[in-house]
Amino acid sequence: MRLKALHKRYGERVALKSLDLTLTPGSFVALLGPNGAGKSTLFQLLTGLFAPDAGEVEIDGLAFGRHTRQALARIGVVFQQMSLDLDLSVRRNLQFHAQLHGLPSALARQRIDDAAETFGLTKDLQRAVRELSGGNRRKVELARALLHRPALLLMDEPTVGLDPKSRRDLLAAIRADVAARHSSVLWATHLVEEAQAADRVLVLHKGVLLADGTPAAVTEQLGGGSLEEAFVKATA
Ligand SMILES: Nc1ncnc2c1ncn2[C@@H]1O[C@H](COP(=O)(O)OP(=O)(O)OP(=O)(O)O)[C@@H](O)[C@H]1O
Repeated sequence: MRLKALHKRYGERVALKSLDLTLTPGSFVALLGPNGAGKSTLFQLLTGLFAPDAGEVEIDGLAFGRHTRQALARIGVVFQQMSLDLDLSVRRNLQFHAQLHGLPSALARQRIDDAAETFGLTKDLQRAVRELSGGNRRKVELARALLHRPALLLMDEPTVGLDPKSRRDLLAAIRADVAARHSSVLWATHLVEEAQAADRVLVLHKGVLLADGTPAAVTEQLGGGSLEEAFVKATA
């Protein structure tokens, strides 16, 4: 993913200030920012929900504008709010997504079965999503986001409301995907502990990148101590 001078404002308020950013394949990147930093705005621009005021977005070498549809097809998203159909079974939810992405039905079936096994959801495939726990619903959302094998996975605070074990499982599943497919992941969070586990941390504050590097490097860039202390001080 490559962003060039990406700029977005709402009226007078600048939400993203001419942001330049490149994510290399095979990296798990945490986007750390306090409330109002511009994380959701960035995701809305990356998913084509809003248009930027200026700047360029390129996903897997495909530029928005010239190749928007193909670029969007290479993104997988887990939104902050649960976005599954509660009344449909897990399998139907996943099939629906596979159809949207034009996967042939035999391939879709194979990938759904594989994903269910990976995420420990095989016995839940026929159950309505409504009957699943919050942690398992999240796993279904992640399985769905990966079904079309995206080059870039966007996750907007995906662990909100999950217990520590479910959070750890989710993180491990993402790591496995990054290692196996060399995908890149942009994980928005305001939990410093989660950012600590990433290969690279981006600190966004008031639409500007304050720091960028490994968790240790970012801690240094922000004034040292622990990442949490440095982050809180820098974004106070
Ligand atoms: N639709 C909108 N209209 C006007 N201002 C907005 C709109 N959406 C966001 N903003 C403003 O833009 C800035 C960035 O907001 P954004 O929601 O992108 O931050 P965030 O990092 O996602 O915050 P949070 O962690 O609270 O979700 C904030 O100042 C916010 O008030």
